Amino acid sequence: MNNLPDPPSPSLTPTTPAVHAEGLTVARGPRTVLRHLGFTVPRGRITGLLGPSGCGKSTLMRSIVGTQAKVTGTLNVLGRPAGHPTLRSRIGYVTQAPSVYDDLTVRQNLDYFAAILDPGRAAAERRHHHVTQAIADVDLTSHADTLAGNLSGGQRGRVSLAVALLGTPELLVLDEPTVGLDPVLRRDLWQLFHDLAATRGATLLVSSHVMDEAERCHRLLLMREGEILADDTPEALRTRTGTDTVEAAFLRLVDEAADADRTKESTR
Ligand SMILES: Nc1ncnc2c1ncn2[C@@H]1O[C@H](COP(=O)(O)OP(=O)(O)OP(=O)(O)O)[C@@H](O)[C@H]1O
Repeated sequence: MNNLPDPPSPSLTPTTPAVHAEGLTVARGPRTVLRHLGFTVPRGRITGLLGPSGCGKSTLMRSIVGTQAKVTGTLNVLGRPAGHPTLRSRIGYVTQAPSVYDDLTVRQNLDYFAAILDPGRAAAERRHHHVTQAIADVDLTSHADTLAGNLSGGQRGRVSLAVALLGTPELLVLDEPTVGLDPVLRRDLWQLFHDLAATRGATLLVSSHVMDEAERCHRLLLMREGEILADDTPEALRTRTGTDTVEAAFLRLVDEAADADRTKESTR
């Protein structure tokens, strides 16, 4: 072991993708749940990760943020291998289950995580500013002094999102952030995602199984049974499949993949 500082991220230019995967395979227990995935997530854009329940979206997100075991193949994130210690402060991750302390208020939750990210008395004013901004970003200013335990499920999810926004991460990995939200809040959150990409240059990887959300993404990764069916823009997907919506495009691709599977089976 040496004590040399980490070299800067190798060749991290604006064109380096935020995520690059090749031959990515992940086993959970005895099962292979992701098989030989190859894809890129461009920087400064919103990439939607879509597919039916159980297809492997959360497993892929866990692999990218470095919390998944039994990952093989190539998986580079912001120019480093996934899970590299220097990536911790550069990635914000929101899981499906909100991780907030019920016995603290919204502001106290944020203060707690801000103190871990940016400790010390000298940083108190900066922390206060970042906490106030993050609460406003997720539209919870009027609930800043409410105990998290007294919030709705959707509001608690937004507290988790505010925590993830605190360190102004370069990459935000959001696992189904709009589940349980009413249409107005869903629209507002998608507006926030677009603002984060446009004004802060953040990269967002957002999973959903609601196909109308796909239309709001710059790019899409469509998944089915541990494989990537398509890696394209919504428009290109609609054009390629001759359909009017991403949902119809997805169904067309699923049918084509099922036909290909049947042909493979019958020629065995
Ligand atoms: N702890 C585990 N041990 C073994 N298999 C698991 C485990 N967690 C998930 N799986 C399996 O891995 C596969 C992918 O699960 P994953 O949670 O990544 O899917 P998902 O697309 O995120 O689903 P959802 O949209 O319902 O959250 C599923 O078939 C699931 O049964």
